[in-house]
Amino acid sequence: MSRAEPFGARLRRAMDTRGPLCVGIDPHASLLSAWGLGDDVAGLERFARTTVEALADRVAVLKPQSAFFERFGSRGVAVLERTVADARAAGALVLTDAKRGDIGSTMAAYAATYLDAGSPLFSDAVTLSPYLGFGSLRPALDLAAANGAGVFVLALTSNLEGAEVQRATAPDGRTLAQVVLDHIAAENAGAEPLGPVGAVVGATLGDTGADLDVNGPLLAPGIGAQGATPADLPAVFGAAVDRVVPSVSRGILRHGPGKGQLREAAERLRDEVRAAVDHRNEGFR
Ligand SMILES: O=C(O)c1cc(=O)[nH]c(=O)n1[C@@H]1O[C@H](COP(=O)(O)O)[C@@H](O)[C@H]1O
Repeated sequence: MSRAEPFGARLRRAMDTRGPLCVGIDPHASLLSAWGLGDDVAGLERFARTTVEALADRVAVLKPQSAFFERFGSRGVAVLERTVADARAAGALVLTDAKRGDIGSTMAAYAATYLDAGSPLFSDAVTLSPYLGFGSLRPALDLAAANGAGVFVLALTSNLEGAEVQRATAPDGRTLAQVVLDHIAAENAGAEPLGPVGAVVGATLGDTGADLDVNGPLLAPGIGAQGATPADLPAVFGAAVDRVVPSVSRGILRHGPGKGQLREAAERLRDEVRAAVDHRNEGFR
């Protein structure tokens, strides 16, 4: 059996050729309405299809937010399946945002859902919550590696409520977020150019004081609707900024339903990210 190319290598190439940007596909009811679509499965399907047709051939990563599909039940999940497959076929890496986390044996079923190459929802990567203990994620870590896929593990989330858990102190004095980041770094040790285990760190947070040197990608949501801008990235990520994939949903989607406008918004933002990241990197080269 031929082994799939590792996710870290595929993501690094996508970021280098297409630019470091992840666009979220979050079909909020308010966006469906703003696009002149019904808050129903047909509206959901049109929204997702338009976004994929506009962006999947040029943006490095697309991130469908599973919740907005699941709320329509099985027909919504069927739209998610097509969205994932169509976006991958058009050349984007697909990160399904499901934020799964459970005890190990149930985690194995979630892993099979998103990370088994034969599954209808097979994605290049999936978001996971480590707050049932990092070790509970083991089935997903192993299946991702076996299939050339990746995972993005929540470390320091963009929402203010996250701090009460993530910044709490472990018995050894580290924050819980740092414990998670250190586990991620251990998983990625020795991998080149990037390991398959990413960390999620909000672009809204300013200097986190955390060690973000995890040898993996750093997904940075929070730009746009949550108030952060590309110019904030260097202060949050420091020397790790060249591994950052900023993730933006409403900040791009509000420019639809025109595909040209969606493309222009994504390309403008990608260029802003490149400028912010390149400027900061001058001192590190
Ligand atoms: O994992 C995520 O993508 C995520 C992590 C986080 O810390 N904060 C966060 O906002 N997200 C997701 O990123 C998207 C943000 O959407 P916008 O605020 O519209 O750009 C949503 O799908 C969130 O669920």
